[in-house]
Formats: sequence, structure tokens, C-alpha cells
Amino acid sequence: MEVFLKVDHLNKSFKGKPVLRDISFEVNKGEIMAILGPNGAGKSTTIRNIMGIMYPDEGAITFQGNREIPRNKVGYLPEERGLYKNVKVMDMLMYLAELKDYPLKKARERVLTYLKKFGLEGKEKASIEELSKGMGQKVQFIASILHEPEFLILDEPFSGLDPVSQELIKQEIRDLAATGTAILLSSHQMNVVEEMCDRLFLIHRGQKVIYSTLDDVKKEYANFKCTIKGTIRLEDVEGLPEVQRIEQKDDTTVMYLTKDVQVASWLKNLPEQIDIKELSIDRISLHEIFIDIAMDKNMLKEGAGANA
Ligand SMILES: Nc1ncnc2c1ncn2[C@@H]1O[C@H](COP(=O)(O)OP(=O)(O)OP(=O)(O)O)[C@@H](O)[C@H]1O
Repeated sequence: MEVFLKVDHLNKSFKGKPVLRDISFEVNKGEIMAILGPNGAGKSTTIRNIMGIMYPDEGAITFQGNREIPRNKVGYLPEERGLYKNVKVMDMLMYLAELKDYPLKKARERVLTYLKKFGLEGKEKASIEELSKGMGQKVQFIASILHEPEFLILDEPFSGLDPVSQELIKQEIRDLAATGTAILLSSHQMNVVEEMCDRLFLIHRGQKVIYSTLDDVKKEYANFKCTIKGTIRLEDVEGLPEVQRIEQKDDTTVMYLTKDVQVASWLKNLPEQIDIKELSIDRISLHEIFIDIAMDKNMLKEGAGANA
């Protein structure tokens, strides 16, 4: 697998306060890598360092082995959306294509194709200020991919998009990865990450918590949980083996099980007298893993094995 971006032992402080500590990861061609973390974790600071908007105190960032950012090969959808307001959609996109030295005739064709694909046919003559927020966001997405970048950074690409538009953009991102684009995606929507990403880098308080493939994260951290609906007394279940913790709310009891539990034999331990209206066994989701980390419940402490 060809590495496009290498982030190597990055450190960054603001006014003496460290916000990135020894951050290292890579993004390969053809993969979607997620960068995740609670608010204030350091995601945008990492991305700004990659984009050369600010510089690390220590560490190196290389693109295909070179220190200099290959601007024409990089596409960036920043978190803070901002397009010139009183400019026509086509004019703005052509201006951006020109900045990237991209052939203008091809750019124009691509703009029209993408506008149609994203339900914005005919909007090329509209000025940016006439667009809705979601439309503006789709135009900004087009701006980030118009010049066929080899490396794409997408910071919260789905915020403000309706479900249909989200699907369109998701499909486009998948297609780009399938044709070899290296993609770094920052998102708070764990279901999207779970659905789309090959690997993830989870950062908390400026430090790496997980750097792994999604499959390994699930294997390593996504333990089973048993959810029972019914009136259950805590004392009837709290002595059960291989239960890490129990949460009860209204008529729902959730038992979080230990990592290597054999579910079928574990179920035999349930006392006969308990009132079960519904029962399900699921693996905990990436969303729950994320919340555990952010809330410092730290179910993860034992499982450092998935860290690359
Ligand atoms: N220019 C700056 N000056 C001082 N502190 C900053 C600056 N930029 C970011 N920080 C601090 O660095 C830390 C990381 O911020 P960053 O924006 O990278 O987080 P984030 O993970 O992108 O969060 P969010 O999910 O809220 O966007 C925060 O504590 C923030 O207050």
C-alpha cells in the first residue's frame, strides 16, 4: 500500500499548553482514514498543521516523502465553510481550478457533471449567496475535488446535509477512494465512520488513543452487551459471571460483557425467574466506544492491543 501522507511525532503547544502530543499516523492511497475525537481533542489543529496553515513545534509531515505540500494534488474541505458571497458558482469554481493549474475546459465539464449529480443542475449561474446552506456545502465539496486531488481532507463533510445529500456525498467519497485517492475524514458521526472508513485514529486531549483498522477496533473493543426489556431486579443479575457493568433505565437493563465471553453458554446463566419481554445481544457500537473514551469510563485501558 502506498503511503501518501505521513504525520511523524507531531507536537504543538499554544502559549505553553500542549495540544498535540507525539501524534503519528499515515494515510495510504485508496483508503479512507478517520480522525476522531471529542471537541477540543486536537483534530483541527492536526489538520491545520498538515495543510501548512500552522506549523508544528516538533515533528514532520511528509507527502509522498516530501516536506513541501503538493498543493495541486491536495483537496481540502475545511471545517469553517466560507465561499465568496457575490460570485457566481461557476466563476468561483473555475477560479479555484485555475489556482490548482487544472485544465479549465475539463474543470467546466466536471462542474456541470457534479452539479447535476448533487441535484444542483442549473445553479452554475446562481451567485453563492442565493444558495441554501446545504447547497453551499455541496458546492464547497465540489471545490475540494474538482481538480482530481490525490489526497483529500474532509473536515465534517456531512454537517448540514439532508439524508439524501449525505448519501450522494458518501458515495462520491467511496468512489474517490476506490480510484486511489487518499482520504482523511474528520467526523463526529460515528455511524458514518463505521460505515465508510477503513482505519481510524482516535485522539483525546492531544494524544493517540486508538490507531487501527476498523475491523481490529471492533474485534478488540466492541464487546458484547446483553439488553433485556422487562422488570428486572438488580440483585438477580449483578452476580452473573463475565459482566463488566450493568446499566438500568426504566424497564431496560444492559449488561456489558467481558471481551472473550462465549455468548451461548453465558446466556444459560440467566436466572429462570427473571421477566424477559425482549432480549438482544449486540456488539457495542463505535458510538459507545467513543463515548466511553470521551467520558473517561476507560473500558479501553486493558485493550491496547489494537494500537498500531
Ligand atoms: N489558535 C489557537 N490558540 C490557542 N489555543 C488553540 C488554538 N487553536 C486551538 N486551540 C486549542 O487546542 C485544542 C485543540 O483544538 P482543536 O480545534 O484542534 O480541537 P478539535 O478536536 O478540532 O475540536 P472540535 O471537535 O471542537 O472541532 C483546544 O484546547 C483549543 O482550545
